[in-house]
Amino acid sequence: MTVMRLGRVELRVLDLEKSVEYYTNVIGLEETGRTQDRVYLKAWDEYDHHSLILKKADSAGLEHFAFKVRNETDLSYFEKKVEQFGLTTSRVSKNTRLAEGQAVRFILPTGHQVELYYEIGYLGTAVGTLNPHPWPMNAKGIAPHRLDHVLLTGDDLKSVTRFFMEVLGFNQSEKITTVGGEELLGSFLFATNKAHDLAFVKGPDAKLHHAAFFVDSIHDVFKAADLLTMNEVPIEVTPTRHGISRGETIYFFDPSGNRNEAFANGYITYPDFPTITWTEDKIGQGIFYHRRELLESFMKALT
Ligand SMILES: O=C/C=C/C=C(\O)C(=O)O
Ligand SMILES: [Fe+2]
Repeated sequence: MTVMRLGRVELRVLDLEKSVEYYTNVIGLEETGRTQDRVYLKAWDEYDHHSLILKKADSAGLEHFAFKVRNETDLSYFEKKVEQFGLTTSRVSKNTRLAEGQAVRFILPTGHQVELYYEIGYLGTAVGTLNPHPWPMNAKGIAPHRLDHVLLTGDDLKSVTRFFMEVLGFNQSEKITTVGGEELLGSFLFATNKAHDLAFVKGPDAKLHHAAFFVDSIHDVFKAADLLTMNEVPIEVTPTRHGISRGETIYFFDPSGNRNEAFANGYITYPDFPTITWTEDKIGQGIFYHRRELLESFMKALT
């Protein structure tokens, strides 16, 4: 048994209005609701009420992220398994946040807050489910299809990998190790048939490296770069390819300094996908396939 998908990410932002303006006009998400300190958004190809929550805060970063499961039976099943692994769970009650049902909440060995849920409001999409057009005519900005993955940093990558594989049914598509293989430096995990739904690299606990949104092609990644320049958004890495996942990518920053990625393609996986290994000496190529070396900011800028 496995979770269905990464359903939502809640980011802490410094200036709510500036952030909404960026996530709606530049990224091209749709605002679907707001309360005093939170704004809820979704990508055009997502059916549920929201996949991104912006929360006003004094520091940037990841407030929580959550996986959607099928129903209450699965939620209770995973709740028990999380407890058996040794993590403490609590239930978040319905409507704690807008349009959300009950959730099971716990803290990962890397210090990140995670929730599992199955109930959330349904909005559908502008193209609908009856004889739909391929994309909405009012699409704005980068206009990703959906939230794709988050990459987090933490110290105990072995335990957090074991947790996702043993408890939530994930598989590992790729890992980064020291040359001799004795230490785990990166772990890429999937619950769907994507290259990854979640990944960790070695670093300080409880930090966000980036949140990624899915676009179709390298052309969309290139167009994202144009849009970012038109909007004077800081770009960290211009369009290139990942060795890891084979995806096409661009990295940039939201107004609070949270790193975003527009990610295209990447291979697909099945439950029998063998884990690909990148050794530390080839990590430059693994992450930036053309440049073949890491950027200092890429390892240091975390929120
Ligand atoms: O150390 C960072 C590795 C990043 C890889 C990706 O962001 C990816 O494959 O989406
Ligand atoms: Fe990524």
